[in-house]
Amino acid sequence: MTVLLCGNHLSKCLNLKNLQAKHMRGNNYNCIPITPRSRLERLLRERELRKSNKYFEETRDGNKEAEQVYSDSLTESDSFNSLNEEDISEALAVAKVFPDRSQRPEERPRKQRLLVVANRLPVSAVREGEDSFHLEISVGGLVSALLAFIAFVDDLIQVITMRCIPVFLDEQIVNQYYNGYCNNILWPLFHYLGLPQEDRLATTRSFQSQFDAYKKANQMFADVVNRYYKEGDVVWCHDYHLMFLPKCLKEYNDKMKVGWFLHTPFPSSEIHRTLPSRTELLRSVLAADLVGFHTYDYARHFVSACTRILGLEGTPEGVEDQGKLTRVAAFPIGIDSDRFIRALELPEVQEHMKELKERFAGRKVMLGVDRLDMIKGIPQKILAFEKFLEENPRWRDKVVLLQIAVPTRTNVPDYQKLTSQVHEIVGRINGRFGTLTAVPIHHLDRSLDFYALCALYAVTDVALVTSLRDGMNLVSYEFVACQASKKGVLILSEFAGAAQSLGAGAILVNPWNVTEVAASIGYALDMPADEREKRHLVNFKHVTTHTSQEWAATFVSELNDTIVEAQLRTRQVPPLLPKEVAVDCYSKSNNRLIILGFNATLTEPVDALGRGGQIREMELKLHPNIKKPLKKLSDDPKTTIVVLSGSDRTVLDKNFREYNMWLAAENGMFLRHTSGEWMTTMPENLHMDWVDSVKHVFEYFTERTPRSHFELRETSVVWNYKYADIEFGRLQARDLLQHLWTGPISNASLDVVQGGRSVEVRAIGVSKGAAIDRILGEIVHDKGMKAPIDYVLCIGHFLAKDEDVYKFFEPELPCESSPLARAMPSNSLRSSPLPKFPVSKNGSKAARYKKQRSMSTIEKLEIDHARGDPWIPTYHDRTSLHEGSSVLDLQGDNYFSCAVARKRSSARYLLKTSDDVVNLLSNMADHSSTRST
Ligand SMILES: O=P(O)(O)OC[C@H]1O[C@H](O[C@H]2O[C@H](CO)[C@@H](O)[C@H](O)[C@H]2O)[C@H](O)[C@@H](O)[C@@H]1O
Ligand SMILES: O=c1ccn([C@@H]2O[C@H](COP(=O)(O)OP(=O)(O)O)[C@@H](O)[C@H]2O)c(=O)[nH]1
Repeated sequence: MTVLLCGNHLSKCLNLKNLQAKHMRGNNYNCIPITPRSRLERLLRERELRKSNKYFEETRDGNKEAEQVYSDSLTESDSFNSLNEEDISEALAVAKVFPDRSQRPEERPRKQRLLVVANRLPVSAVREGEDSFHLEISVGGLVSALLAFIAFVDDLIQVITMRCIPVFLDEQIVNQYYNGYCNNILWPLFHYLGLPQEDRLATTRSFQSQFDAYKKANQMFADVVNRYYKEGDVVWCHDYHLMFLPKCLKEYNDKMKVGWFLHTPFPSSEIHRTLPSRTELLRSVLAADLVGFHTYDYARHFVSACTRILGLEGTPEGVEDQGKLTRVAAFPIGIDSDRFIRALELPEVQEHMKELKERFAGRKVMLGVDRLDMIKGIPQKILAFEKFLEENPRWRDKVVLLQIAVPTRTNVPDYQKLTSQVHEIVGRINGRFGTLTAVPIHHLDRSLDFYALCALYAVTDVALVTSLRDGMNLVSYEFVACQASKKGVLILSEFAGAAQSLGAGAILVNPWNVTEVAASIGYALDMPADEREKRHLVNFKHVTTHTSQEWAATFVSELNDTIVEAQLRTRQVPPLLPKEVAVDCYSKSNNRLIILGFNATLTEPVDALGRGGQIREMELKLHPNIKKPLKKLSDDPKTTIVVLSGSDRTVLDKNFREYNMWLAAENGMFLRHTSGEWMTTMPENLHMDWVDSVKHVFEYFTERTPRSHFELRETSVVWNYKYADIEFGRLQARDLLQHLWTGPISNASLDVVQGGRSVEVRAIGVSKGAAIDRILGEIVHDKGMKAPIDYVLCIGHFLAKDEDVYKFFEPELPCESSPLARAMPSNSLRSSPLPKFPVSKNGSKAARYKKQRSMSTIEKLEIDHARGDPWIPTYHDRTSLHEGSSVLDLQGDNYFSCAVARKRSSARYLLKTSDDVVNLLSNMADHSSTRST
């Protein structure tokens, strides 16, 4: 493998930005013999396979069998035939993660490589002289996690180096991207410290240039990944530094498997929404296939930000945008616990431990290990210790606090201020409680090497983690791993992600409550041995089972599965409308029927969150570009257009009066040709006696749900909460539905229809599909049609209930009785009982047109409806052109049903937006001739 670490170009270790690439092989989920049915089944099986073998231990013990299995697999691939020693180590590292020894070599899947992309390389180049560097392992939680992949290899630095590809950023970009946007904007914001206050316009400008640098740096990372990427690779992006990366990668190749993991907290959407670039960042992350967080809380906040800020749909699986699901889940990180446990046996560590024990003999040791960062709550910790000493004089010469404060982000002014602040507090407390020979606080502004750190963890009595916010906090895990013999106490901030996993054994504290922390110190120091043991054991078990290897394996396995799941989902999603075919068929046909919805089909596009203004948007307006094509199409004598909408008559009158077309209002319950009068297609006994009670309920919910509204139509009542707070709206809708289904009006003859952000109550049997047969009957009759309809295009953004209109024309569907006929007794129609048509072989309602009575024998029944509107009989009453010939002759393919802006639909095809509808109709209009007068 090529080594691309170009040390000569690095000025200091912090400027070294990275991309770590590793080969990962043997992902065996592809070859599971039994095909699991669901995502969970697949993941459980994958986990079982991982757990059922003892690969981790075997590899570590140098078990030759493990090596043999892997060397078998190495010979399988030509691309790895000439592996050198490093490649084999690498292969073993991968075998640790995805072994499946039950598979024969020929069954094993193609090897999969994992490209890990992170801001910081696990090694830093430290300048020694003008032209010389030496390499050191970097410090930080992310580095610790990545090290676990290859921790069993002897020469860590060498192996890491062989797998590292640096990304070179110039100093100015680093300053703007890393010190500026990452550490001055995103880091404090994600840790609830807010955005920097702007006092000059220059700050705003620098914010913009930092954001630009951030995007540029992310693109530079993407360019390097793209250079190394091979088909089938998995790319795992890490942390807030690289939120733009998933988008850049997918733009380059949308087949790339991309995961993104955040190591920090993701704050409440209320915090995230203050960020000027909030939308762009969320959208870029959503380009990934899988998005992971340490805790369920962070994942929940992220989904909530996507629903509230982007207006997307949050589901238990993740975030959906136009049918594309980005899976969002929690993957709590762990540590390579064995590495720590084994280290304690090493002579170097034993030596350190001996020294420490001697040095602090007779005193209890308390320990803090943190980067010197605002989020770690170091001043709060020291102040709590001061309070403890103040209140407990007997402990003053019996306890010592060792605080390791690793310098970090030293170029950022706030970090420089923090350093001085901490020094000042430590100095004051040591001055106050110190003696000539001893001080209560030993504060170190530097990092320790691994052995020294392990020794410190092992001799500690009480570890004190007081983070104000912390993604996870690996120090707490490491402390537990090293305490097998001492069984010390962990005091842990409830604001660290680790509180969720180690909360059972730790003493949880609110670091802002100095009194509580001081009291907890006292409790921990005096804790009886049996309680210490119990607490320790439960945490030790967690730390040794939830390792970083498990974390990485689970993430990669879920990422692979997300792709499988997406492919399965895609199969269920109708394809996009083949516009050219639809237009071509249109141009070749002679008697066309076009059925169009109104809302979100022919209207101008609106912001999903209603930011265009509720008042403006609530009044539906035709898409400005639809008018011309609509006019031309509706004037074509070979084309009949029906606008089939839930809106009431006045809305349709207002928008379509100038066209030569049919208008079907209130889901087809009213019908008119624009040149004629409204008539009703309503069944005679449509019960509307429930309206007052429902109106009463809707008023109640409208009053209690700000920015919701309801609309009273003649055959339905609609409560809409599109503009309300999304989560509150959903809760209210749930309550409302509950009431409608089970409350006093549950026995009324009504249908409750749930929309995306609406609840609609209709008289039973009202649906677009139920109305279409009457509408069709009327049109055929009115036009005196002689030739069959040979082309049907039906486009709408319909509720699931109204999608029955798509099915109406579908020749493949099994025989169904008319929904209308199902919904009401047939003798309620004012016409004669439904005639019994012979059902064709494929049996759909439309197919039943094939043998029907002569229309000429049917009189147009204009019976006064209760409301005074003329009433139209169903197509059953007027269904064929003349004896033996059918009204519809679609020849299978001349039918195009199409749902707009829906991800799931019973339509044959999808269109993304009303802009696409405009585009389609414009193309059709180009093939239309104008009515000769
Ligand atoms: O590289 P730096 O900018 O100096 O920062 C060091 C690391 O800080 C953050 O660590 C987080 O990741 C840990 C592991 O998941 C987690 O335990 C901890 O709570 C987080 O703060 C940062 O996110 C990393 O990228 C940096 O390497
Ligand atoms: O002198 C030190 C102090 C800390 N660490 C490591 O730094 C990491 C800190 O990770 P944590 O998740 O606690 O916080 P972060 O610094 O990533 O925010 C841990 O793995 C420590 O072992 C280290 O290597 N040397």
